[in-house]
Amino acid sequence: MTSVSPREHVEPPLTRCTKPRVALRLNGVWGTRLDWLHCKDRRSQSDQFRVAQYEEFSWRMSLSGKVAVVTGAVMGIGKAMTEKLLQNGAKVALLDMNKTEAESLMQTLTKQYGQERLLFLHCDVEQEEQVKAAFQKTMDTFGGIHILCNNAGILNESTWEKMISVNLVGVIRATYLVLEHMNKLKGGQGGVIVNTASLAGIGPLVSCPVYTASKHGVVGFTRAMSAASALSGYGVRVNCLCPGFVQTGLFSNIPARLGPFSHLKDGTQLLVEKFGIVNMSQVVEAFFELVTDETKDGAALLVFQQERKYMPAVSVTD
Ligand SMILES: NC(=O)c1ccc[n+]([C@@H]2O[C@H](COP(=O)([O-])OP(=O)(O)OC[C@H]3O[C@@H](n4cnc5c(N)ncnc54)[C@H](O)[C@@H]3O)[C@@H](O)[C@H]2O)c1
Ligand SMILES: CCCCC[C@H](O)/C=C/C=C\C=C\C=C\[C@@H](O)[C@@H](O)CCCC(=O)O
Repeated sequence: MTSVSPREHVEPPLTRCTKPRVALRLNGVWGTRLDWLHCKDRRSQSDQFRVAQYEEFSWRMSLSGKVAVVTGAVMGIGKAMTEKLLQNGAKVALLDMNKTEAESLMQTLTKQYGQERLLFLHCDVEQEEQVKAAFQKTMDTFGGIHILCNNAGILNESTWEKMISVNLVGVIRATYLVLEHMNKLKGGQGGVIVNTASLAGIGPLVSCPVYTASKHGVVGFTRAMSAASALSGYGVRVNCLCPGFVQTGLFSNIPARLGPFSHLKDGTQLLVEKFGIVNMSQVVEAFFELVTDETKDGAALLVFQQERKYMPAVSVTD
């Protein structure tokens, strides 16, 4: 049977019949949930082939049975990651500091996906004990952790030590703590970690030197941690996502975030105009590729307005 590549979209025929054999609830990979009746006695041969193809593709791509943890999960990119994971069948623990936003989001998500696949945990990634407790609660609730999305991040050059603490130290902390559960050498089932870096983790964002440093640190840590995991036999892939400018709360009121470099705001605006704004759907598709493509390990996936591409690793001996 011809396999469907992730980029081909095979729409199954919406077959309705009077004698449903099996009611299938397929969570489309593309975020649309298809409830349709699947009865074999009324479909044409070509329909049967296409449905079988779609079924195979859906189940192969589905994250059903997987448990994901997302930090910074209740707004922006983290919220979009959470929804993508839920659409594809995963159970998701949402970690965030914003209880108000979390309450509203959890109401919405519970209606759509049911409460059995959702868990919100108030957690500050700067606090070791809170992260440790959140991971343990996730293990106790869902029985495992297969996907960690280190997404929580801030931008404010005036509070640069905090920015390093959240954006870089928080990623390192959560990675080391999740390995206590995910690492095959410690009885874990292996898995994948996706760190949200930025294009500023690849090239300098002149008005944000410390933000740039934090994101360069995330890219470097990702690549080194990936190699360390592979060489140690942890069974854990580690990748980073490097989006361009995305319309979220972090991307609002930019001049106020530049601290001592607010005089460079015009240059930053020119860069925004040059790079454009990346649609959230593009960010999420790139994220999903890093989660599901098991050939991706130590990867830095750059997401531009019109394309996405992998940044080749630079070796000091090249
Ligand atoms: N928006 C962009 O242009 C852009 C581009 C590239 C990368 N990024 C990165 O994407 C990630 C998400 O950013 P966003 O744009 O969605 O921002 P956002 O402000 O919309 O969302 C960030 C989320 O993280 C949470 N958070 C902040 N500090 C936290 C902490 N200490 N512990 C737990 N949760 C915390 C916030 O409450 C919020 O829900 C960040 O790492 C950011 O650096 C953003
Ligand atoms: C002030 C908003 C900050 C948003 C932070 C977020 O992480 C988004 C970052 C998006 C883009 C960063 C781009 C960095 C580009 C640099 O490499 C720059 O030096 C490239 C210059 C390219 C050029 O001018 O041709």
